Amino acid sequence: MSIQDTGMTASMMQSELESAITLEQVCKKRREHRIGPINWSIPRGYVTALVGENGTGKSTLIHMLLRTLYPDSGRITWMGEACEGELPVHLRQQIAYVAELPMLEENRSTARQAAAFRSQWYPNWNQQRFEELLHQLKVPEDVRLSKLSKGQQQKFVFAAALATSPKLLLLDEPSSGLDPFAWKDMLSALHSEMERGDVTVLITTHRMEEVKRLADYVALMYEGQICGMKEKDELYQQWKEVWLGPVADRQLLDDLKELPGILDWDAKPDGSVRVHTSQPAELQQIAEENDIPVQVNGLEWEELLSCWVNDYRIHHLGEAKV
Ligand SMILES: Nc1ncnc2c1ncn2[C@@H]1O[C@H](COP(=O)(O)OP(=O)(O)OP(=O)(O)O)[C@@H](O)[C@H]1O
Repeated sequence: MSIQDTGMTASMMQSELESAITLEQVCKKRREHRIGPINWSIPRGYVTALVGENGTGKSTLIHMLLRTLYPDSGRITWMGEACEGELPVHLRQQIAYVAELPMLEENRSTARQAAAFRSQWYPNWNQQRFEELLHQLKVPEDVRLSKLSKGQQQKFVFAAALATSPKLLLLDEPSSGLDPFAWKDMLSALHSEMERGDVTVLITTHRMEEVKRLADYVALMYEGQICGMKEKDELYQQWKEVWLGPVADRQLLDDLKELPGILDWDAKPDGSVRVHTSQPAELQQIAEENDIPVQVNGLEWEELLSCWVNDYRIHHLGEAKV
């Protein structure tokens, strides 16, 4: 299911979202790096992309969700259930995980043997789906996993993850190491998976094309904190680039700079200004009233994410505007 298909607005969705996983005041210290406190609900039945700089804590967070790492404090609930210690089997059987670098315990087995072993563990194992995916991704079934390339191993892990018919799919940079053809196959397999119904996907990625093609929601992590979560189309509309000028009137420029919503104000030597703002309409209107040339443009994903980080730094960390 995708939000676009539901015909609901983002604000309606936000208030009615059911949670697959909830984190309350979750903290973890890793060497000098502190993650949290994190308060966040991962919406059930949607794809949420978790994005953020290297080293900000995305993988650590996923490991806490898998319980391969325990928080120092705080509480996590999975499908409404909290647990102490390891995840209970019935929850573990509903969760599939694909890591950035596959570490296969079954290295000495072939894909076929490893699948036979895993199928005993997962009551909803779908052998037909597994074989179709292996075939589509061109992974040999009868070669030891240790003899496969890293990309082929990654494809095996991905196929095996989907074959478990998970309720919750945790993907940590799953496309690193995949060739462009396999990447497209992975996206289409994930789209089909979402059509299956009640599946929640959390994916960490640095590939904006992946966010664009897959995500319903985008969550931003910065310096160990979740800065917020936005519906993808809402994020796309949130900030715009405005080109003004050239503007000769210094007083007018100073007044414009103080308008609400402005994040970046980049004055050029020729008197023109490039602005990132969440409220382009007001800026545009005043510019037009004063006969100042003005142009409003959409932003690329990378620029939108930098705006989001800047907005967070200004409004939550109290940093000065640039
Ligand atoms: N095994 C570990 N032991 C101690 N500290 C670690 C370990 N793994 C990661 N860290 C530290 O935890 C912090 C968060 O790392 P993490 O791998 O979660 O970041 P990330 O957001 O997933 O980064 P990337 O985008 O590069 O994958 C970093 O400061 C890192 O140095």
